[in-house]
Amino acid sequence: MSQFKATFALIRRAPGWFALSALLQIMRSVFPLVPALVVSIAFDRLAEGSGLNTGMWVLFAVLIGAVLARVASLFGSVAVDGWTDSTTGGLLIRNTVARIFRRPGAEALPHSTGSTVNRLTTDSQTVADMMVSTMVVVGSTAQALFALGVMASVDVVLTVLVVVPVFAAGLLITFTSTQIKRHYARSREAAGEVSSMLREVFRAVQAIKLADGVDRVTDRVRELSETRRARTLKSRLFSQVMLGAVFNSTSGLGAGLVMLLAVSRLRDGTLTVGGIVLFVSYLVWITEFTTLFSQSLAEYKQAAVSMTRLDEVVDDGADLAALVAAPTSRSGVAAASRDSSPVGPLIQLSARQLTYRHPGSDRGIDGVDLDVRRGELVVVTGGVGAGKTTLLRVLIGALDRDAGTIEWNGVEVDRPADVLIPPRCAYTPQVPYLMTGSVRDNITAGADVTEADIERAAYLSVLDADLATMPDGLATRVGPRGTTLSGGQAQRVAAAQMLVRNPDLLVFDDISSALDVNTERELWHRLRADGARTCLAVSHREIALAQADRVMVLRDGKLVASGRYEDIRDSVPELSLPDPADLVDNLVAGQ
Ligand SMILES: Nc1ncnc2c1ncn2[C@@H]1O[C@H](COP(=O)(O)OP(=O)(O)OP(=O)(O)O)[C@@H](O)[C@H]1O
Repeated sequence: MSQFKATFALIRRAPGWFALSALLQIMRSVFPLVPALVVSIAFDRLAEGSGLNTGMWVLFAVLIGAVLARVASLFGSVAVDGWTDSTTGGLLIRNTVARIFRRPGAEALPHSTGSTVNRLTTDSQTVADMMVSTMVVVGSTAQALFALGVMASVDVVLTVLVVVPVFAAGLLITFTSTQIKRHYARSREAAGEVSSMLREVFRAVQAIKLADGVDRVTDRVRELSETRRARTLKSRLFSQVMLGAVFNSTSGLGAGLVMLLAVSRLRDGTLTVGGIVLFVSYLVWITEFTTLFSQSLAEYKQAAVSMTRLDEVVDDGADLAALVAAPTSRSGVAAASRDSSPVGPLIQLSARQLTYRHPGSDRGIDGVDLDVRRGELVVVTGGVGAGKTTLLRVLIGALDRDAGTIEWNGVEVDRPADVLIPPRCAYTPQVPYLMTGSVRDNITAGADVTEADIERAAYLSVLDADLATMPDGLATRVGPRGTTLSGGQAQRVAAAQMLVRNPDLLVFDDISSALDVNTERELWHRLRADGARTCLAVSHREIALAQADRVMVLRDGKLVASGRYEDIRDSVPELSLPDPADLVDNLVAGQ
């Protein structure tokens, strides 16, 4: 989709509002032309010696009316501009975020987080600004046409002279559009690099201090900031100062020429005093229009760069049409998800020959079969790097499988990321991500649940005892990334978040890594006592393995054994050695 079509699509999503915006802009631009027209008529009447008499009051009333109408349209247009600005920026951000959510969760975005955030904020604002200034130019163009029409009725040749700088502006912008875009793209790129670097610095403050790298990092930030400053200056100098100066002097030159000619015409009687008054005052507006028009054209070119930058946030092959599309649902993704899902509570989840290779490596999983029936606890185990996390992430669609099939109740699931989500399935990763907010906010995560649901989820995830010791219980604040909680607490808050939605299938990744043996034992005990809970979990602990209906052992990405723990324990090396973590935990627990 071209930039023109994308801009038009942005207007088409709310034609009524944009028509109102155009009308208000036209009113606010055209009404200021009325006073000069009134004064010109008054001058001509005086010059003719006919006097003003009763007409004076009519002209005065017209003047007051024009001023009031302008003030009213000015207020209206400012309000509508605010709407255009916020809804345009909001739509671009929303569509881009929806596209991010539509891709496999674990796949990295093509650009750093800092650059992505910078694109979402600044580039969406550039496009929103362009939409507002386009509407301003619509009003300004109507003003210019009105002024030129009146001027042409007075003197055609002078009017043509007035128009020349406007065409010059258009031509100059067209010829320099490549440079405008290039300078702007380079300045945006530099701004993105500064944001990325700052984000990295904030994430690694401790590590930088420990490595005695504060000076080096500061120098690098300074260097990137300097590049950003130089490029932004160049872009602004080019698109605003240089082009502005050219247009202003061209318009000024044109205005001077028009005035010289006008004076000579006044002398030979072909132009009246009223005509001169009109030309002088309208020239100011035409000059302003030329500057506005040229700036707006430059902004339009810059917005092309910003649209492309926003489109490139996600490398899903979609084009500008996806960026400017009208949203179809609250999140822009949920509706599609629900439509494609097989219905019915879980009876059996099966996967056959699941295969995934991590990009640029030969590691992953290879031809793994898996079955989880309603009410079962299936535990995946294996050595470090055996492929356990990869298996779970491929299953829930966080990684796009290279081969294999997944079936929910015998119905093939093409896009598991759209189907294996609450209320069917919920997942707790090895290192959970908690948001800034209260423990309650993190457990509910926006779900419409009751207090009893929250308490039950906290009990099942063995968080109840911790909550009792926290200063504000469920209202206790969790810092950025959940850093005020211990690893085990964070993992249990994430588990409670999963449980509060009461999904059919609970998927836990490596619950043993952050829980001591007693807590893990209690967790499995409570979950198993809670009825037909279906769980797929990664664990190394005997307490989980021994309770499992089936243990799956992975080695180098392949399934090497599957069955009840007591049946396969002696023949599988991964199961015969005691887990060192268990030994330490048991020692600490005095067992
Ligand atoms: N993003 C990645 N890129 C390349 N290789 C990866 C990536 N993630 C994992 N791997 C490799 O794939 C293999 C399986 O990793 P995975 O995390 O699934 O193992 P795991 O059994 O969960 O390990 P652990 O018990 O340490 O969590 C490992 O060899 C790992 O190094």
